[in-house]
Amino acid sequence: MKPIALIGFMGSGKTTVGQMLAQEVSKPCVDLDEAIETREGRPITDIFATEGEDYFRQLEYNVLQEFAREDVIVATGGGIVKEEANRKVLRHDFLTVWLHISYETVAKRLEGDTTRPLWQQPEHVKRALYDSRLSLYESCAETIVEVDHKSLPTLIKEVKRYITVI
Ligand SMILES: Nc1ncnc2c1ncn2[C@@H]1O[C@H](COP(=O)(O)OP(=O)(O)OP(=O)(O)O)[C@@H](O)[C@H]1O
Ligand SMILES: O=C(O)C1=C[C@@H](O)[C@@H](O)[C@H](O)C1
Ligand SMILES: [Mg+2]
Repeated sequence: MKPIALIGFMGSGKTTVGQMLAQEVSKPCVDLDEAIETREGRPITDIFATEGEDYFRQLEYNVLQEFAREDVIVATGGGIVKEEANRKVLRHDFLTVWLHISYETVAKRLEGDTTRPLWQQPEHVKRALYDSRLSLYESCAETIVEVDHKSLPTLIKEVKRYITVI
């Protein structure tokens, strides 16, 4: 079976759902943001501030590729779909589940967040980023799970149902 990749906008719950799902199905969960931070020995905010987003995207591509043939659940970063190279790997090597969230729910969840560099921008820029990402997630998604107003156990059940029928 291909590895599972959870994709979706910042705050959609990829890390949270990925960890709980992995426990339920007894597979390791790999969080790409965490893997990058561990390797670089510094937080993503520092990587963006010092080397910039392009450098971060290269690191992200490297770790995505590394887990493309492992039996794992991968929680991707929200911007993984920005690069065509990543989209190709996702489509070809992973079973992808898009955690689809509304902008309003993201805004509630990430109020006061300081750890996501692209969330530290004016409201209209964040909305434009959200809008521009939708078609990119869609272009990689094998299935969509709506996350608004759903508890974690409900979401886990939905994702699990999908991956066990594959
Ligand atoms: N179903 C849910 N209901 C309520 N809160 C949730 C739910 N899922 C996640 N959260 C909360 O939303 C916040 C963001 O979740 P998480 O870090 O898992 O998102 P993410 O998709 O991994 O974001 P990123 O793309 O930035 O890595 C966390 O505070 C988490 O506890
Ligand atoms: O949406 C994005 O571009 C990002 C989301 C986070 O998961 C991190 O990967 C980083 O903050 C960039
Ligand atoms: Mg995450």
